[in-house]
Amino acid sequence: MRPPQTVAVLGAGSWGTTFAKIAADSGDSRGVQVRVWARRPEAAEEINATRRNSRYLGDIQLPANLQATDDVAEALNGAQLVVLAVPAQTLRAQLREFKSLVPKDAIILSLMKGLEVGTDARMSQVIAEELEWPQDRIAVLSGPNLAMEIAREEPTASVVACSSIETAGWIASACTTPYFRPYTNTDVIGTEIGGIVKNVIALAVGICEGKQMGDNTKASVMTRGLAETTRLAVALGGKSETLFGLSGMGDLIATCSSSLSRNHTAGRLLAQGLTLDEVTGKMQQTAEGIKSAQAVLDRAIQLGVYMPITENVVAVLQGVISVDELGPRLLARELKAEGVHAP
Ligand SMILES: NC(=O)C1=CN([C@@H]2O[C@H](COP(=O)(O)OP(=O)(O)OC[C@H]3O[C@@H](n4cnc5c(N)ncnc54)[C@H](OP(=O)(O)O)[C@@H]3O)[C@@H](O)[C@H]2O)C=CC1
Ligand SMILES: O=C(CO)COP(=O)(O)O
Repeated sequence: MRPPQTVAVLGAGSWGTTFAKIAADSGDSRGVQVRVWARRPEAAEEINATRRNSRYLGDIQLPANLQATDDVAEALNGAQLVVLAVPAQTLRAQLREFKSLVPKDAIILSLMKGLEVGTDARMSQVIAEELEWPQDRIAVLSGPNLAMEIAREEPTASVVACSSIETAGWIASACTTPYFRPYTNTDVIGTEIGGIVKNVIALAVGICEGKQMGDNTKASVMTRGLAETTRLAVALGGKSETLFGLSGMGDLIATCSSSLSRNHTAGRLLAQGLTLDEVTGKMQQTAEGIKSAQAVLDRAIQLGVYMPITENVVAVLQGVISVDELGPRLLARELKAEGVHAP
């Protein structure tokens, strides 16, 4: 199957715009056109007039075969690949609005790393439900993908997951550049869960950092965070090996180590004494872990999966415990064997 000639990206934030650049750079020699939908007309105008999206990507220059529009019908018209990059909690409402405009033969790619509050649904499930799309035409992309680093063309790998390996390969061929290398797999559940839960773990690591704790502490939280992420993914039907790859361990390392991460930043700010409202007000960008944490915990409780770090991050976010109580509560638990699946 020839790679797509027309790509629509819905969402002109940091990752949507950066992925649009990847697709445009990847397809430039094949005459590919990428259209990005921005909900604010001034954001679309700025991209078209200056080749920049300054609010999210500073001075990064966007390629000429990337155009922006505030008209979602124009963005979706004739698109063979439709990429979704809006905040997870807004996806369902937006799909309801745009459904009739999505070309019936399009392949859908989710870039989002959140779990829907209320339904605990993954983004690929929300897409399947709302668009009534077959699984083999819905894919997800996830990995250690801090948008700003990729926008600066710093080499990065990622994973495209789809039940159809052919679909995953088709998407990978549409987003391969000298600075971006997508791998493929068929474990959509494991790939999505890795991206969702690492945001919650990054909140915990950010809190440790904000409290001036050292690298041993952060490595301990990351490693045990990966263990609880893996337990949840496997209980949902994902594969543990996926969690030890780019979309699990890779993304966990990137997000928990980087000051570019919004989730990590949110944790640091909480540790510095800001309230949750102050943190979200200050950041003005999507930190999915803040809302997804409760949905992750709800899912874990339904499935009988033990997720102590997530449980305590939720308690901090809800104001049930203070940031200072997070560490002592985790350390005071009963001793146990180390394995990922140990009870
Ligand atoms: N940034 C990154 O490094 C990465 C992000 N992701 C994931 O990608 C997804 C999108 O994140 P990202 O691009 O970073 O987010 P940003 O916060 O950078 O941008 C969000 C985008 O969605 C728009 N938006 C915000 N609120 C709404 C709403 N209520 N309805 C419709 N559109 C809205 C914003 O428009 P406006 O500008 O008008 O507010 C903006 O275009 C998230 O799930 C995130 O976890 C995944 C990998 C890397
Ligand atoms: O998903 C990301 C990196 O892979 C981005 O993380 P943040 O949303 O925390 O910035």
